Amino acid sequence: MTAPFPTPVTGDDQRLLSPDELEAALRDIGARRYHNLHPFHRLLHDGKLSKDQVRAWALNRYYYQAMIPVKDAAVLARMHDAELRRIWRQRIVDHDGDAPGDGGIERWLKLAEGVGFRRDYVLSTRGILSATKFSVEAYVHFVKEKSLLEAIASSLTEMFSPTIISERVSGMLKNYDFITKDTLAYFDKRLTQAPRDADFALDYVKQHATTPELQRQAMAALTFKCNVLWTQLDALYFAYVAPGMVPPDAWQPGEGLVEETAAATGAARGPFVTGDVPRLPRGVRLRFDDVRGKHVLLAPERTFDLDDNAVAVLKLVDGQRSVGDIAGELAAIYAADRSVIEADIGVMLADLAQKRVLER
Ligand SMILES: O=C(O)c1cc(C(=O)O)c2c(n1)C(=O)C(=O)c1cc(C(=O)O)[nH]c1-2
Repeated sequence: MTAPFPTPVTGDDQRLLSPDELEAALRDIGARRYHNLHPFHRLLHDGKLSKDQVRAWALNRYYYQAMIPVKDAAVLARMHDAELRRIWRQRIVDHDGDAPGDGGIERWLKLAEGVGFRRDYVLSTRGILSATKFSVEAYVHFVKEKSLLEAIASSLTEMFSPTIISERVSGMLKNYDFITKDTLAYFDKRLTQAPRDADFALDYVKQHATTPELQRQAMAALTFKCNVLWTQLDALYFAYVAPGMVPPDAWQPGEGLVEETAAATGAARGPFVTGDVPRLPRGVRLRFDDVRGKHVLLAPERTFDLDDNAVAVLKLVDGQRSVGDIAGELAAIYAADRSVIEADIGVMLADLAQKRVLER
């Protein structure tokens, strides 16, 4: 049977590298191909993404987290040496925990909940991009089908993760007001787990890749794994940044979120009343669209058409004026009954809040 992951062939002239040369060659692969270089990560860490784009990242990455122990169980199943299994099984414990409510998967769920998702929605994996699933599953198949050396070498991306994790945590805490230290608690433990795991895997690969061919296989495995990580970010970028083509069955902003989101933005509280102060949420703007020749509300990945009444009201929404103030100004402009206007705009603003383009 043809292996689904044939190892690329090179010339026979490749010489045997010393263990340190091999390590340098592996590090060089990371320096050129690790996912810290991907534009999506740059946007994420620099605070350039909307809350919904950060949500898309958290949701999709859950699939990777959930499958890592499945991958490690597949690696474990190939190990004939009890000593090796004793070390490797710690990875499964790290992700699954020793008891319910413990472990890395649980901490990732907390991260997803921290950005607004319902736990059951995340657990269902509905809405996760197919490309994410394909990529993660390719990793699981790879470790099942290739040699143990290649399976272990493919985990070596973790050599490079502590740097990106530190950069991510500090960048996200600094740049997003909806991210807290608690939300990112997942990464605390990784800062010690990843170097421990990577050191072990690197020693193993340096000891066991004893021919030019085995060394080439180890490098190809690491390259493959860099591509597993890279393609997940390609998929996120394509669907949620540019061109912003969300596949029909994938997560759409607003889906799978806890009710509090609606409550926090005031959407669940019915019509806006006199003392409510409406404001546009971060990332939402009133803009004149030259092509359509009218005003629209621009939200991340969405544009809302507005009728003339909505435009007149939204021009007065500045986070300072109350509904009563706005009704008063419009009543003066249009010489109309203030209480009638106030009731109308209370309903209209509540409708926009329901669509998450307005808050109180
Ligand atoms: O945050 C990151 O950028 C990042 C990268 C990687 C990686 O390089 O594969 C892992 C993780 N995180 C991680 O949290 C994790 O549990 C993990 C397991 C593995 C693996 O290949 O077995 N990689 C990674």
